[in-house]
Formats: sequence, structure tokens, C-alpha cells
Amino acid sequence: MPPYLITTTTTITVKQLVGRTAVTIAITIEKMSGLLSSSPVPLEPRKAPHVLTIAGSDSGGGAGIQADLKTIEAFGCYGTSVLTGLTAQNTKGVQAVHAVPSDFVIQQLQSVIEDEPPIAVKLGMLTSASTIRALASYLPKLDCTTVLDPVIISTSGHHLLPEDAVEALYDLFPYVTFLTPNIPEAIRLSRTNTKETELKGLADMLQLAKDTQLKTGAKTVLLKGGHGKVSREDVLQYAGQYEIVWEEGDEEADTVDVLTEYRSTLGLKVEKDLVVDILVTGEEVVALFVGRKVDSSSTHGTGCTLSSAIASAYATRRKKDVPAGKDIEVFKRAISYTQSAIASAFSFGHGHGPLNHAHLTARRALPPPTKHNPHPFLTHLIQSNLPLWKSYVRHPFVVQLGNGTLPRECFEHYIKQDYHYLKHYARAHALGAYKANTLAEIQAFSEIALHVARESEMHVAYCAQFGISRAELAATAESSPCAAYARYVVDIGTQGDILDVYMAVASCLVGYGEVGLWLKKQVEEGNAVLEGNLYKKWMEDYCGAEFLAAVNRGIENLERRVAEDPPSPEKLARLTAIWHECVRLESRFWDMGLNLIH
Ligand SMILES: Cc1ncc(COP(=O)(O)O)c(N)n1
Repeated sequence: MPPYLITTTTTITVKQLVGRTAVTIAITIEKMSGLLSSSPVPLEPRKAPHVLTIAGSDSGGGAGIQADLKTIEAFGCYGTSVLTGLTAQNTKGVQAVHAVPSDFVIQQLQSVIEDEPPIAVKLGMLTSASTIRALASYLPKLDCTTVLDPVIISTSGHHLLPEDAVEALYDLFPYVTFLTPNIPEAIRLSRTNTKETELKGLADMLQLAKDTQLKTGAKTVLLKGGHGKVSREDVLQYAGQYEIVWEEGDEEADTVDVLTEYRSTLGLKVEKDLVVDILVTGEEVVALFVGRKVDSSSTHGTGCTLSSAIASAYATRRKKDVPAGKDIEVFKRAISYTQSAIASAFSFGHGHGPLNHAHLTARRALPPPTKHNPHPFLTHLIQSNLPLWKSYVRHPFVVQLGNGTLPRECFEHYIKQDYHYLKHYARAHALGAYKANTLAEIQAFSEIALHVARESEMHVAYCAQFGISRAELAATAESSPCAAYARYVVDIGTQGDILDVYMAVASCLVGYGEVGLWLKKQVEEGNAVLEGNLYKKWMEDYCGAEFLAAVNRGIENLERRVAEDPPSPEKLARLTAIWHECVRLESRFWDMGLNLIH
């Protein structure tokens, strides 16, 4: 589409975007009919599932009961807390621990339970052997689902559990439904003599998870793989053998070249290592949860958050007929919540920062740009419908153009229609200038509109290479797919606000950047040809450094705009819908070329 962008030096800005927030309103028929009938049926009082945490206090707010209660709340449950100890702690470390006497721990527990029994109990820092033993004799009476995060050493390296208390844990394990150790904790609790550094890949981790379950006697073990490094190939080896649950969109995330390439031009390390959490129930591997490693120092309280998330996801689970240890959905929701809380963490303190427990709610829905992902808005847009995005950027028209097999008349039809499209694309930018409310923004949109107008002249010359005269171009009737796309963009510009305009013009820019990069890679790998290709000039333009620099500027300004003024969830949903529609219409534009649609 826009060769004019090749020389574009103007910035494109777009406002904020992101996150996935879903609000479900459920009204039961009974209640409805109750409301409507002449003798109303009394409504059941609304109840939030009760989740209890038995853990220590972190004065810094990132771990312990503070993290637990925030997590429980985020899952829509009601949290109660029994404190086992107080820590004087911040993000830099633990300065002191003060144990709560074990009989007072039990007294707190009795007070809570006598009033309202919990659906699930999370256990964290248990502080002393006497408290652990007291809990081991109390828990069987409670008869409810328990999640134990065996907190032994803090992220900052402080011993939170004395040696005799670690041994006392074995009295508690038989009453534990879900045990969630990390690799060092699993090595310790399974009493294996392996050192962490001796673990070689996924096979050793699988063995460790099974050993931990066997030696502790906990019903289910979720071995957290955050400390390990696993390659994609290693995971794929187990594809037929175990259920593999990929993090949303991650299976294909590598294919978004435009972001990967841009990150590497910014000098950022593109993290290839995967994190694998292993779920073992009854000595059987149930599932592997695979996600991308998040390069972040905001990890304080990760174990507390995940275990509370499991307790809460269990308390609100939908499939009540599936055995607890095999309900993959529970673990998937808990892991995904924790991963997003790390990825969207904001900076706090001078050490290992806390997670963002409120990422599911309104204004923090979209993660802020981080070192790991400086493009959260675009990542959200692309991954919100990856198959749709691929139908555009890997369209057969593009594939055939790259390997030189695209029939000439298809390209000619496309390029003539593209000329028409440019006119409307320029109008959309003029509308953007009209709607902008700062002079800088007015200038940016006007300059792009000017560029489009000027560059359409270049387009005329470009078309001449294919024997298409200016008169022929002007006389060509607009095809329906071109009209549909162009009118949609201009219509959004007319009825929407400035941010809508940004959105309506973004997929064209980013998509052509992606197509250019992909074609370049195809040429390097021998799947596409440049020399002797009829479309060489077109390919060179879109693979060229100048065009890609314009794409990068556009992405950067879009992200900046969005980070400065985050949209509400409703606005985010609208922006995402505009993006999807433009991507769909871009794909139809290639269809038009390939199938000579008029
Ligand atoms: C009260 C309390 N509970 C648990 C942890 C472990 O959390 P982390 O390993 O992230 O330091 C902690 N530091 N403090």
C-alpha cells in the first residue's frame, strides 16, 4: 500500500489501548421470574467464595498475606487471614521475623472457621515447627481443599523457616491437596541429592516433580519451573505424551516479526527460553503449562500470588465434576493471572519489586511498556486475534509475490486499486489533523497527509513500470473491496475521536512492515526470490531500512500515546474492534488482487 511511507519522517501517534477485561453479568431465570411474579421468591443473599490464607505478614506489601488477599480479591472471592508471623520486610530484604505463638494461630483459625468455613485454604510462611504441627492436627477436622506454598527461603535469600520446621512439614503434607514448590524447594523436599545446576532440561524436571509428589505424599504437585530454562524443542518432544497448555498466543508468538525485529533494533534481548510448570497428580503427569520467561525483577511474592490464585481459581471453578488435581482450567487461570501480574508490574522500592495484582481491573488492564515488552498495546492488538492477523500478513498474494509466481494482472489490479486507497488514506490523516487537539498532533497528521498526497505521484511513476498510465489509473473504477476498506477508515475518522483515527490507519502501516520483514526473511531462507522477480522494486521498498524505520516510529508513537493516556476497558474494546476490522479489510484487499475482484 503506502510507498509514500518510505520517505515518511513524520511521527504517528496513537492513544492508549489494552488488556483484557471481561465483565459477565449473570441473571438466573429463577431470580428473574421471582422478580416478575406476584409473590416474589426471596433472593438468595449473594455470596463470594470464602478463601482463607494462613501465612505471614510482609510489611512491604508484596508477599505474604498482603499478596494473598489482593489475589483472592482479584478472583472475586472473599479473603480471610490467619497470621503465623510478622516480618519487618521491604523489597530489599527481610530485616526481622516475629513468630505468632502457635496456640494463637489456632485461635485465629477457630474464630474464622466457626463463623464461615472456607472453600479453600492457602498456606504460606508457617514460621515455626510448633505452628506446623498444630496445623497438621487441626487440618483433618477442617476437611477442605488446601494449597501449600512451601516458603523456606525468601527471594532476597532470607531463611523464613527454621530447619526443624522444614522437617515438620512432612506431618502436614498428607493434608495438602496442592503443593506448589519451585525447583530449589522441590529438590529439598524430595530429598534428592541433585543440585539445581545438574538439572538438564525437561526430562529431569519431570522426574523431580514426580519424586516430590512421591516423597511428600501431597495429592497434587505443581512444580514451578521459573528457575529452569527449557527450549521450545524440548517441550515439543512431549507433544503426544502429555497435555501441553501454551500461554495465550505464545505458540505462535515468534511469528510476529515486526515486534521481534523492532525489539532487536532497540538492542533488547528477545527471550526465547520457556518456563514450564509441571502438574503431577497420583504419580501421573497431568499437564505441562508453557509460557515465555518474563525478564523482570518484579517477582517478589510470585509464589504467594500463584498459590492464592490456585486456591481462588479452585473456589470459583466451573467443572465441579472433574477431580481437583486434573482440573487444568484451575491451574491455567492461576498461572495466567500470575504471569500477567509480573508482566504488568509497576516499579516500587529498590529491590525485587511487587507484582501488579490489579491488572484485571479497569485502568491497569493494559500492561505498561517494560524492558521485556516495550510494545504492550501492539502485542495486545496482534495477539487478540492471531489467525486474523496471519490471514493478512501471510496472505497467498504476499507468498506468490515473494516467489514471483503472482500473475501480472493480479498485481496490476492491486496496484491500481492501491492508488485509489491512497487518496482515502490521505483524507483519513486530514481528518486526524482536524480532530487533533494539540498543535504537535495537528502537524503530525497534516505532514502525513501531505506525504501521502506527494507520494501518490511516486505511485503513479511506480505504476508506469507496469505499463499503467496516469489516465488509466484515474479512469479505473474503484473496486468494492477497496471502497469498503477506504470508506470504513474515513467513516471511523468521521464519527470517532482522534484515537479511533489513529487506530484506523495503524494496521496498514504495521502490516506492511510485517510483510516487508517476512519477505526479507523468505529471500534469505531461499523461499522467495528477489533477482529476476517482477515485483523486485515493490519488495525492496517494503524490506528497506527507510520504510522499516517509519514503521518503528509509528509503533513507538502509538505505544507512547497509549501509555500516556490509558483507555477505559470499553474504549479498549472499541479500539481492538477497529483494528480487527481494518485487518480483515486489508486481507480482503489482497483477495481482491488475487481473484481480480472488481
Ligand atoms: C511473609 C512472607 N511470605 C512469603 C514470602 C516469600 O516470598 P518471596 O519468595 O517472593 O520473597 C516472604 N518474603 N514473606
